[in-house]
Amino acid sequence: SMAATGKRSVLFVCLGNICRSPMAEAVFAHTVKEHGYADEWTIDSCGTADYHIGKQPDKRGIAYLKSQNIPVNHRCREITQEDFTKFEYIFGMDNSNMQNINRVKPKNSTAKVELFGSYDPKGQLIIEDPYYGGDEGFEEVFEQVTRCSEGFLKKIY
Ligand SMILES: N#Cc1ccccc1-c1cc(NCCCN2CCCCC2)c2ccccc2n1
Repeated sequence: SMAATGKRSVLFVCLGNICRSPMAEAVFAHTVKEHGYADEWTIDSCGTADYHIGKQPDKRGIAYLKSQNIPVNHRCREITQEDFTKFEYIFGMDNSNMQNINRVKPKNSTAKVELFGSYDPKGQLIIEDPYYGGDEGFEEVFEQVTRCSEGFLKKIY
């Protein structure tokens, strides 16, 4: 979770908030910094499940981000109904996340709730859960969230 300074805000969501969404948060934060937009953004991530509340991200994801010189600093948390009026964008990784997000979404939600993969210039819509796989799954998530971060910024700036 990043400093709450921004007039723009994005919340990345996956199942357990230890693999995909913390990687998306870290890569997006790095990307906005590279573009000089860092002070405009509030960036965070969460899960739809409560399996790992308070824990650090998966060590395979941390290791891959480190190899790419991308800082990551997050503790797992579960999505709340307040998130839907706090964040302008709420991005899920796969269709199961989207179903679970929409189950929690309150009537007064103002957030734009979308698949992050919809911003991938290569059209890879779904960012699969790497939990049961190997290191190559985390590299694939990294490549997808990097493309989606660039694609999203290109669309809104
Ligand atoms: N569920 C599923 C699933 C389905 C397909 C692919 C991956 C997963 C999968 C499974 C996980 N933990 C194992 C089951 C946890 N227990 C489930 C029953 C309640 C007590 C907890 C994950 C944990 C963290 C991040 C991603 C995870 N993803």
